Amino acid sequence: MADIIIKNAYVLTMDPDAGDLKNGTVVIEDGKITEIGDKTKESADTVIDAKGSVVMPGLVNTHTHAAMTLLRGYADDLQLAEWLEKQIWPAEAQLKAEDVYKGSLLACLEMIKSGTTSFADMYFFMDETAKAVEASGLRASLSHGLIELWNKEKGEADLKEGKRFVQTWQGAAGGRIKTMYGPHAPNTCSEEFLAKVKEEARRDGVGIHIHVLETEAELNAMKKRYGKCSVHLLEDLGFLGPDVLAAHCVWLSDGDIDILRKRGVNVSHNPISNMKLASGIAPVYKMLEKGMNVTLGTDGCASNNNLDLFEEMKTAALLHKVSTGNPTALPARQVLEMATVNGAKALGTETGMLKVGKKADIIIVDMKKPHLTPCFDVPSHLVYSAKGSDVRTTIVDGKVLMDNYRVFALDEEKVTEDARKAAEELVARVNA
Ligand SMILES: C[C@H]1O[C@@H](n2cnc3c(N)ncnc32)[C@H](O)[C@@H]1O
Ligand SMILES: [Zn+2]
Repeated sequence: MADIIIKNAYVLTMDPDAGDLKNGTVVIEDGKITEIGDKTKESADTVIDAKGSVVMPGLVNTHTHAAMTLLRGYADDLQLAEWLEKQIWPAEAQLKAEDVYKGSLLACLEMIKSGTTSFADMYFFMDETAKAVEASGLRASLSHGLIELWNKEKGEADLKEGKRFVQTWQGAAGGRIKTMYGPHAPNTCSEEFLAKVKEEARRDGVGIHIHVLETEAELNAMKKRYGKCSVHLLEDLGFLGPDVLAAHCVWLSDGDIDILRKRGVNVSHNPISNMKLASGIAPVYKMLEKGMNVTLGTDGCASNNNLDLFEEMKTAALLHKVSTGNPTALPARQVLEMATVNGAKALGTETGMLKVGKKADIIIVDMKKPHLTPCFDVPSHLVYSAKGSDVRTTIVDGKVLMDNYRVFALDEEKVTEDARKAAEELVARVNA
């Protein structure tokens, strides 16, 4: 007997070889998809009737700082350097481990409720984020943020903690947790330090998550310091490869794009954060044209200010149409690919597609809503009309974390209340 059968659904497989099923069934057993078809003879412990809904792969958020839910709306309308140095870093200096646990749990709750099934994170007190991921049932690739700032001792201590984190958590929670190294950015870490991080990541066989050319200020600082931009510095260090997840990549030249493509680097595009901090517009249309693996991320809640990937998909689609003057740029299906297949590829999870043998990270989107009526084209609705709050069911690793808008994995009221209190106390400490 199967574990879960989802029936009567529009099945958006995101599998280029299979296409969609207008009225299909998805069967899940032992955390994996075992059958997709028009009908099934199987019976299951849990049968979900998804009439009037779309079944699709869970969304993948490839760049966030989960615990920053605590700083949601804390410092708006600033540019990156001032925002980080004058507001965010002083606030983070007051963070305690338990704050990160509560903020991360709130993030997990928000993600479950808006259809995100896995995410990549870079922050501090990462044991706490890992515990929150473990408790929530989500899948994640986690890294301890390494911000050397040309302080050798701090760099060494950070790297040691990053390594301890990798060795403690790699493969935990039944394989739902993976780890990465998280050097913050080429303009906050020295080239010697970046080279060391690469060596450690290679030795441990894990990936690297890094911010790259987010702002024009970074580009100028790099040119002044090294006489070359971040991408060329990383290339000359032998740092770049398919194990690298590069967030933002806003200020790329055509030459930089060619280097990133040649090295198979995964890019996390964060349009809302880039727009809010006025960082600029990443050349996503060009990168996709060249066949690069471009994925989507929200960034943290202090620069977004939520974790809704449906909003991110719509924003990405619209931003690159208006910035290229080309309404055919980033059509709905391609944007869905960025948020599912491409994200899964970047994190190296066997997810992102509904296909027999893939891990069962699946969401069900309720289409019986005024703002989703009528429906001529499902991908169009998912990108241009739907919201995260239209997700009614979230399944990760074959476990139902939410069904019919009810979250089983977490106590919603307690998680929300605990985070609200922790955030208020944190800000009180900052202002004391
Ligand atoms: C891991 C570190 O990254 C910081 N952080 C959060 N958002 C951004 C961003 N858009 N760019 C650079 N750093 C950021 C966090 O505030 C933390 O200090
Ligand atoms: Zn970031």
